[in-house]
Amino acid sequence: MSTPLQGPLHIVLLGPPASGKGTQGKALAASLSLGYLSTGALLREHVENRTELGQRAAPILARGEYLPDDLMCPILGDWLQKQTGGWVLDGFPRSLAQAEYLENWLNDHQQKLSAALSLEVPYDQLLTRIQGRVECPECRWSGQIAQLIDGQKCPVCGARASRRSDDDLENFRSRHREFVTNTRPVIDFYSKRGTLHTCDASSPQEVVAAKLKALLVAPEASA
Ligand SMILES: Nc1ncnc2c1ncn2[C@@H]1O[C@H](COP(=O)(O)OP(=O)(O)O)[C@@H](O)[C@H]1O
Repeated sequence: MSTPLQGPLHIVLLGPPASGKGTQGKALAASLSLGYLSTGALLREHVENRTELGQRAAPILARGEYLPDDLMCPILGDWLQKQTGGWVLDGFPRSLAQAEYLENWLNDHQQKLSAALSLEVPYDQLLTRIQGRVECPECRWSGQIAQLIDGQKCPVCGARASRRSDDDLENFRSRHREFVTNTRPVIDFYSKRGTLHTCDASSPQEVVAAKLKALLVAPEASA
């Protein structure tokens, strides 16, 4: 018999660039009424609005590198502090130091991580996805060019969507290297704690969404 996870759900999504963290994270959060944070989308908004954080982040994002942990952790802490229910994090933690920060934050607030979901997609498919990926500057919807209305409008809010400036191939390769070096160890970190669930995320997005939901509702089915 399956045992549903108890209490407010606290979920982190892990995976290389273009593995579908944004798409799946938003869908999961909407279907389970959870808060949702994409650290990447948040940073891009800061860059576009030229805030102090945005000005620091811009050259780092342009090089396809990760921001320093001491910059990211307080941003996350501030966001978590404002949440009143469960949440889905897309893009945090990306390093062991960030995973430890989150673990300590949860302990300090008598909370627990429900699940770390790792999305796995073959490298060649990531490359194809990156080349067709577009993002809406208004509502931050992200998807493939083929999904745009009239070839240019966001299917959610109708604003003009475009490719992300960091989605060129060189930048993607750099982000992928960052993932291998810094985020793969985070996957092992959650594996050791028994909270990791891996998911083949190469199928169509509705199929992946159903798989992820099933993992959360019947966690032992993923073992
Ligand atoms: N937790 C984080 N730590 C460090 N840098 C981050 C973090 N989250 C986002 N970023 C920065 O934002 C960029 C874009 O993130 P994201 O939108 O999730 O894209 P993707 O997963 O497709 O690379 C990352 O490459 C990195 O530079």
